[in-house]
Amino acid sequence: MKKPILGCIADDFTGATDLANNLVRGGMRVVQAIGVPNAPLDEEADAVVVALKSRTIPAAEAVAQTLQALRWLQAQGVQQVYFKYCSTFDSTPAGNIGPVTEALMNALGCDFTIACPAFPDNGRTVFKGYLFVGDELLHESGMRNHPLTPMTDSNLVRVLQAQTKRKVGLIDYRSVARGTEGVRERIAKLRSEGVQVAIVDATSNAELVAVGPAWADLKLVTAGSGIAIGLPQNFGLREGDAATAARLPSAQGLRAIVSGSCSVATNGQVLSFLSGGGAGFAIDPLQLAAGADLVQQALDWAKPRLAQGPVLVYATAEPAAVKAAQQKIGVEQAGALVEHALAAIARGLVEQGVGQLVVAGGETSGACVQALEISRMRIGPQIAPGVPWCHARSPVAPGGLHLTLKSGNFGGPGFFREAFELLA
Ligand SMILES: Nc1ncnc2c1ncn2[C@@H]1O[C@H](COP(=O)(O)OP(=O)(O)O)[C@@H](O)[C@H]1O
Ligand SMILES: O=C(O)[C@@H](O)C(=O)COP(=O)(O)O
Repeated sequence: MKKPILGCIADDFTGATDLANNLVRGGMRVVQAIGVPNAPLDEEADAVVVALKSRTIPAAEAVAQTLQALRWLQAQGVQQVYFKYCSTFDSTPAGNIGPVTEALMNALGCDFTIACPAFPDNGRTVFKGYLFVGDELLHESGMRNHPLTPMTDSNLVRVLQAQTKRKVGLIDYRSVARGTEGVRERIAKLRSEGVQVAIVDATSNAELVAVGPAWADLKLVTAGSGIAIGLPQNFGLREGDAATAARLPSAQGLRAIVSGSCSVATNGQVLSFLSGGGAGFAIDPLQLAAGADLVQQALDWAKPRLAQGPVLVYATAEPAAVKAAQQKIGVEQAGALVEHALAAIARGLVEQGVGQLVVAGGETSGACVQALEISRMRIGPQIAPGVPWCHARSPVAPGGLHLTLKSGNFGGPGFFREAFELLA
């Protein structure tokens, strides 16, 4: 069996499907594993994405899980390693992007790598080391209010330098504009100055494809999903047959949405779904903290409604409500209570016959996928940039489950309805 050439480690589950989606679109056959598999790969693939839930756990634990994933990928024979994090560089001064990058560099004996969250298809661009989300600088975007990783500085050289002892530099837009040669020269210069990790400016897909060959010699790349579109060419692969890559079994079962993201985009999607007449049940973290059995209440509420169309169970709230809950019960406790409840609800909904499930939010997706005991997913058609439908086997859904893990920030206002329309 041909060995996979690219081994990817994603720090959350929505991010993993985002990366897998871009690799598939670039022409790679991709297998996505949930957590580190405990057996060798038993199907042919060009790339394997191991999805971890390591973005916001203590740095030492994130490092340990990542190194375990690395060892498994190395045992499968991969030639290059890709550490995938969020296109909004979600992290804190404690990590986990810096510590995980450092640990991977140490383990791979690698003295230079890149850090490039640019994802132009979703408006994430990097210019002079500053990350933009659409037309706003990162720290002026909704990310400044993220419940777990508020981003308050847009200068990625500074943000990453606070998380690592390795010297951080910049492959700036002038070098990128000169293509692979320009980038190679810049890397040589940075190396001579002792830089070991370089943020990469990029504002378009064309640039990411043009400079892709410059990453061919690196044992490790670290990035959002954007640079994935420039990597398959390094392995002699060309843009994929999207129809073949996207073929999934036909969809069955009832339809539901579980949303724990509090991003601007998800707030808009929840509002649009509800104002369009969709049925919704709100989960309040304060009631959870007071011991209310909202899981059972939500499942009882959903049962008679599922036959009429998709139902939505959501903890999604505006920043003021999130802050108020966090002040009363603590940031971690609020996050954990909500994730735990939504995961139990996702499982309960599937037990009630849901076969098409949309989950909104990275951490939320991690919790739901774990509750559904999913170990592997196939990537299907793209609903919106960075968000494909997937097909998963789960002991809770013996016939298989269509699942989409939506990054909080991705998708337009009509995403929930568009997702189901695409499957129908
Ligand atoms: N109403 C709320 N109050 C406080 N925390 C919340 C609320 N709703 C959701 N959360 C938590 O906020 C976090 C959102 O993160 P995540 O699911 O990764 O979304 P995103 O993809 O937008 O980052 C989760 O830990 C979730 O449990
Ligand atoms: O790169 C991205 O923006 C996404 O793939 C991603 O990582 C999503 O994370 P969440 O916003 O926490 O869902």
